[in-house]
Amino acid sequence: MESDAIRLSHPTKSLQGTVELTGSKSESNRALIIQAWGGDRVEVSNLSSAADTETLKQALNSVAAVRGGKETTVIDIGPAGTAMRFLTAYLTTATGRYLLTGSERMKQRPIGILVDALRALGADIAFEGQAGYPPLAINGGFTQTTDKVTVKGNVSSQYLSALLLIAPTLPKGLRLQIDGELTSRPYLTMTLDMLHDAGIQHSWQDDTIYIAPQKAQHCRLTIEPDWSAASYWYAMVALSRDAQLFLPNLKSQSLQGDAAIADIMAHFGVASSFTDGGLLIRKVTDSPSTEINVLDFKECPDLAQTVIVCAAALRRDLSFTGLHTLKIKETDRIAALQNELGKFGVKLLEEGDVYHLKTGELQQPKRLSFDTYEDHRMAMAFAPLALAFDGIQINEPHVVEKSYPDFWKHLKQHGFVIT
Ligand SMILES: O=C(O)C1=C[C@@H](OP(=O)(O)O)[C@@H](O)[C@H](O)C1
Ligand SMILES: C=C(OP(=O)(O)O)C(=O)O
Repeated sequence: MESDAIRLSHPTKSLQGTVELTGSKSESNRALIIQAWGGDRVEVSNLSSAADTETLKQALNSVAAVRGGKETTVIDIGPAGTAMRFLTAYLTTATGRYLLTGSERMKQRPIGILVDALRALGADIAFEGQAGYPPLAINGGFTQTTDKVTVKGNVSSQYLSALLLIAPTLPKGLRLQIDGELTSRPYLTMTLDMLHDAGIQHSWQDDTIYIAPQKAQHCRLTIEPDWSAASYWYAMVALSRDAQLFLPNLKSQSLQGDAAIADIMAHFGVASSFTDGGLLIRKVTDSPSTEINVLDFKECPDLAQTVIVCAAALRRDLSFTGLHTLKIKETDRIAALQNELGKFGVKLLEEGDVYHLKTGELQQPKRLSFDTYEDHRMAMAFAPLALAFDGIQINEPHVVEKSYPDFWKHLKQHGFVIT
């Protein structure tokens, strides 16, 4: 066994009980930025325990402590993508000099589109390494030259959210024109909805969002549980023998696009019912409908790994679209999926913008050991396979800390044997 690895099995393959999920990392990270400029007026509750949220919180504390000093403050946000993008925009508005860096992978995740947009507004940012990528040298506190900026919409919605999150603090406000197709749209509307909850108005006409300079109103931003985290429990229910799980405080109307997992998993035999206190998910059939052939992940890219691995185990030869952003996330998620699915004989074939899952006969090799590529979602998407196979190994399991630190503890509480 690798030095840092766990073995995972589930003797009964039955899941019952309650899973208390942590707060949404996406909502939490937006709330922290709004609070950073909104001050005491903005209260935040049920913040995520995600390492990415903790990292952003600490970074913002260190910015508050600097108070415009002349020394350069180094901020290392590790693998946290939203923290990198949101802080890039926020630091241009804070006084002080900053060097914003991250993990080796973060230095390969593009940020040029956001930097260009901030520079167009008047911000002072330089690439310290390769042009277009972190680390960034930011000289905060700029004189805004224009309110108009045009940003490509199909690479990462995080660039747009980062700009919108500082828009109310800009002296001229922000007129953000989205160029071309918009990817991950629910994350953009989450940003606008959370700003609205803090009293910030916007208008959105055609391809342009406008936010005037405004102050936050007194508000409490209550973070919902994380739907992306819920997706792994859906996959476990789908692969179980029988299951009924209660996920407190999840609502059908969510700011999170990943609530789409409820509809997707209905095709995999999992029924969802919302009560006042949360969500009940149940395994209802072993032979789910075969009426869908294609699933699109353009609006919910973080669900792709969960669903593709689950479909592989259920031997559903589906096709997938909207996966174009997966190559620039925590790892190249397409390559990672192809490698790891291949370990039990499943292929994910690329044909232009469409990916086809080819399962055939499931092969159970003697030792099924999955690598995680420093990607929390690789670990959590493959873990449910412990219900489909006799036992599996997950390498570098600590990666789950990025968004769901209690993941393994929760699995143990629900009958998984982890050694
Ligand atoms: O704004 C956010 O909170 C996020 C947006 C998405 O990224 P892209 O917009 O880059 O697809 C998503 O994958 C990420 O996990 C979180
Ligand atoms: C892509 C993700 O996060 P980020 O971009 O914030 O690193 C994720 O959580 O799947």
